[in-house]
Amino acid sequence: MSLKFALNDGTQIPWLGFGTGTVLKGRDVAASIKTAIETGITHLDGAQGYNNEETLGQGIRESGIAREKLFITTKLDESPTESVKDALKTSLKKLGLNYVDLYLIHSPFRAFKEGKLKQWWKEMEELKKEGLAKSIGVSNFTVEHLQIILEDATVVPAVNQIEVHPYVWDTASQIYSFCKEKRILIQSYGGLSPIVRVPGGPLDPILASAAARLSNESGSPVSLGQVLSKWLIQKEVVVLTTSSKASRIKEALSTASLPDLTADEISAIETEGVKSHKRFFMGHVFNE
Ligand SMILES: NC(=O)C1=CN([C@@H]2O[C@H](COP(=O)(O)OP(=O)(O)OC[C@H]3O[C@@H](n4cnc5c(N)ncnc54)[C@H](O)[C@@H]3O)[C@@H](O)[C@H]2O)C=CC1
Ligand SMILES: O=CCc1c[nH]c2ccccc12
Repeated sequence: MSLKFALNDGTQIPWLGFGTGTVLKGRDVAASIKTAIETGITHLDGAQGYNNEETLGQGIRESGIAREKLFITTKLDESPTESVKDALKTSLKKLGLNYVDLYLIHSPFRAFKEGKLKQWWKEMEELKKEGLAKSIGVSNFTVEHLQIILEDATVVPAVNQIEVHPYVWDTASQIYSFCKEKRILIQSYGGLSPIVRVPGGPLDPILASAAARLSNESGSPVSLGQVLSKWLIQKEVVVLTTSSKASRIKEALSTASLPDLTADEISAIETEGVKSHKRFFMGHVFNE
C-alpha cells in the first residue's frame, strides 16, 4: 500500500506526484506520462500554463489505467482569458476528463494586484460544489494571500503548492506553519533544487552523511535526492518531481519506505539550509 496524506476535505492524496511543468512545459508528455504510470506513479500534476494538457490526457489514456486509480491536478492560469469555470472546462476537454481530483489557482499575483482573490476563490468553491473538481486549492500563496481568501471562504483550500527545499526553508517554514494550523496540506515543487540546481552547497555533506547512514540501515543505496524527499515526507509535505527516466521514478517511489531521518539529521538539514537562501521559482510572489 503506497503512502497517502489526508486532505482537509476527507479525500487522500498520494505523497509523490509526477510534474509536467519546468523541463516538460510545452512539450509532448504522452510518453513520459505513460512511463511514469507504468512505473507506479498515480498522482499527476498539470497546469493550463504548461501548455501540454492534451498530451497529459493522451498519456493517461495510453497507459490503460482506470481513471479512479489516478489523482490528477491541473491549475488555473495566473491571467486566464475565460471565467474560472470556463477555464476548468477547457482544461477538462484538453485532458479528456470529466473531473479533476484537484484544481489550483496557479499564482495569486495577478488576482491580488487586481483585488480579485476572494472572487476567484468563490468561483473555485462553485466548481467543487458542481463536482468538476473533487478538491480545490492554491499555489504560490503567501500567508497574506491565504488570509485574504480565508476571510470569506466556506471551503478552506485543501493544498498550497509552493517551492520547498532547505535553501528556502527560512521563508517557506512560515507558510508551512500557517498552513499546518489551518489544515492546508503543503505540496512542494523544486524539492531537488539543492542537488540539481545548486549542487556543491553547504547542504551536500549533511545529505551525504544521512544518505550513507540510510544506505547502511536499509541495505540498498540511498541517494541525496531521496534524503531531500524523506525530509519533506516526514513533514507531511507532498513531493512533486519529474524525470523521464523510469529508474529515477522507481527510486523516488521507494523513498517512502526508507527508515526515518533522525531529529538531529533534520535539524542539521534545516540549520545548514537557512544559512544559504536560494530561491528558484517564487521570486514573482516574494519579489526577492
Ligand atoms: N506551482 C508552481 O508554480 C510550480 C509547480 N511545479 C510542479 O512541480 C513539478 C516538479 O518541479 P521541479 O522543480 O522540476 O522538481 P525537482 O526539483 O524535483 O526537479 C526535477 C529535475 O531534477 C531531475 N531529477 C529527477 N530525479 C533526479 C535524481 N534522482 N537525481 C538527479 N536529478 C534528478 C529531473 O531530471 C528534473 O530536471 C513540475 O513539473 C510542476 O508540475 C514546478 C514549479 C513551479
Ligand atoms: O509552475 C511553475 C511556475 C509558474 C507559475 N505560473 C505559471 C504559469 C505558466 C507556467 C508556469 C508557471
